[in-house]
Amino acid sequence: MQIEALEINDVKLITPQIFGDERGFFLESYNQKLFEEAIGYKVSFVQDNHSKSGKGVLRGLHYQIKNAQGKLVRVVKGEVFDVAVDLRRASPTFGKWVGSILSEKNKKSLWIPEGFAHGFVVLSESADFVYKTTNYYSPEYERCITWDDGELQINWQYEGIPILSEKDKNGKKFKDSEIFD
Ligand SMILES: Cc1cn([C@H]2C[C@H](O)[C@@H](COP(=O)(O)OP(=O)(O)O[C@H]3O[C@H](C)C(=O)[C@H](O)[C@H]3O)O2)c(=O)[nH]c1=O
Repeated sequence: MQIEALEINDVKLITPQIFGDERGFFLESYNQKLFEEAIGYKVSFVQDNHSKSGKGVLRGLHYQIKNAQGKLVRVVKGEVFDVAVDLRRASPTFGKWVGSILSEKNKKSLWIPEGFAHGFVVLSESADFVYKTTNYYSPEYERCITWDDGELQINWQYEGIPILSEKDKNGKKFKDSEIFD
């Protein structure tokens, strides 16, 4: 397992060791000891999620302002462009975004710590997106930043207008959004 920091240091891209043979492949999608050694602190995941989306669906940018969630995300079918936005006021990368292609093919995972907004857009015909969270779903604390915020200027690597939920069509501008002090 290889764990590397992206341009926002606390966001980590994880490349698993893949054991292929005539049957197919095996990989460890999560190893607590190796993961905690790489990020330098203990985490406990309390919820596993799975969403399936068609091409052009964009889910996000979401975060929970209380009961903030760290997320360990990966794609088991298809391909997405996954984005994390630093909402930590004290961070040197506050207001910056980082993204990575996650796919059935590259088998990579992305660690998005608490304090970030998260979203992804589906680049393949469909994508199965599975992830672990460090806190429970708390809809009362869920916040949404609009995917096309003029200040964040996220390049989603996707041409055209994405397919959004009603909630995501009404996301707040970054400058009007609650952040993490
Ligand atoms: C997130 C979540 C949702 N739900 C229910 C609530 C709704 O009835 C339904 C769909 O929820 P939503 O439209 O918020 O799902 P996404 O748009 O995929 O939301 C997620 O999208 C981005 C990418 C994230 O990082 C978050 O994990 C999460 O906000 O599932 C639950 O029961 N538990 C949950 O943990």
